[in-house]
Amino acid sequence: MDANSRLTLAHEAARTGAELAMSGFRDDFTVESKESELDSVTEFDREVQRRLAGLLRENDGGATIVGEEELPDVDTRTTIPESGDAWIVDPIDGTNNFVVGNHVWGVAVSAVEGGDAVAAVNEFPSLGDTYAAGDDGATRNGEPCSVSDRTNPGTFTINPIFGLSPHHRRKLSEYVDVIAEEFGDSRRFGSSQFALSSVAAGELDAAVSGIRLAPWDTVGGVHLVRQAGGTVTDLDGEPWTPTSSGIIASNGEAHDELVAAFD
Ligand SMILES: O=P(O)(O)OC[C@H]1O[C@](O)(COP(=O)(O)O)[C@@H](O)[C@@H]1O
Ligand SMILES: [Mg+2]
Repeated sequence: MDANSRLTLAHEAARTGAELAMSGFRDDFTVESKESELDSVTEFDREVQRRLAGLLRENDGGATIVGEEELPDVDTRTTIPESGDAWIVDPIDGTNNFVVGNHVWGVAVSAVEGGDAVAAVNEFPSLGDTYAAGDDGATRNGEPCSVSDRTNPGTFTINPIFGLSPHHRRKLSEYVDVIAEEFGDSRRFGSSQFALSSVAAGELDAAVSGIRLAPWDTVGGVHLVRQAGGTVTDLDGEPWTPTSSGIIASNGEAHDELVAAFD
């Protein structure tokens, strides 16, 4: 399957998942906790992943699928294979928002070939925004988009991505302090893919994290930022990979200052 066909299929999958999840948004549905009370999964997370795994396999026979949810009846994995092609699915990124009726959640679908992302679609149906990238730049709602052109780090709005785990709160508060002291303003949305999509479209100047994030939370968004002209590295300033233990995704205009500020 060529890169264009992968992007088309990623769009179809994200749209299918978004429509399915929207059908339950702000309605009654089952919510369970995974590793902690703050780590939620709903019947829609599972149903969207099930549906998308079926759709991707129908169109890309034998596809390897990396997905967030573990389903007894669907063959998916939680790590990206070192070689070969794979699809990466976050059926709902921002599940805690979805649960309380907040609009910031979306369906993330990306494709990797030999470990490199080649297509990504992040669709946020309740916001009405779809961010996408193949190998020819990034788009928001079908129109080309790019990272912000802000150059003064003192004016940067930055999203520290840390989730809700109690183990990460000290580091999160350190990052929030650094942003307040050395940069402009901070935002947190409860969706890593939303943060990265926002960097890709210039809605945020950077998104940073001092922890290792899951592939379904990052790979598509990282591809979007890079295709939108931004820079994505680990905390040492080396190109980010899915095994990096931190991330700095920015418009590239003051990336060295960001690398120097966060560890
Ligand atoms: O930017 P924030 O508010 O820390 O939110 C980031 C967190 O949100 C998520 O992307 C939400 O993911 P899920 O809803 O798929 O569990 C986390 O994986 C991530 O750690
Ligand atoms: Mg999810």
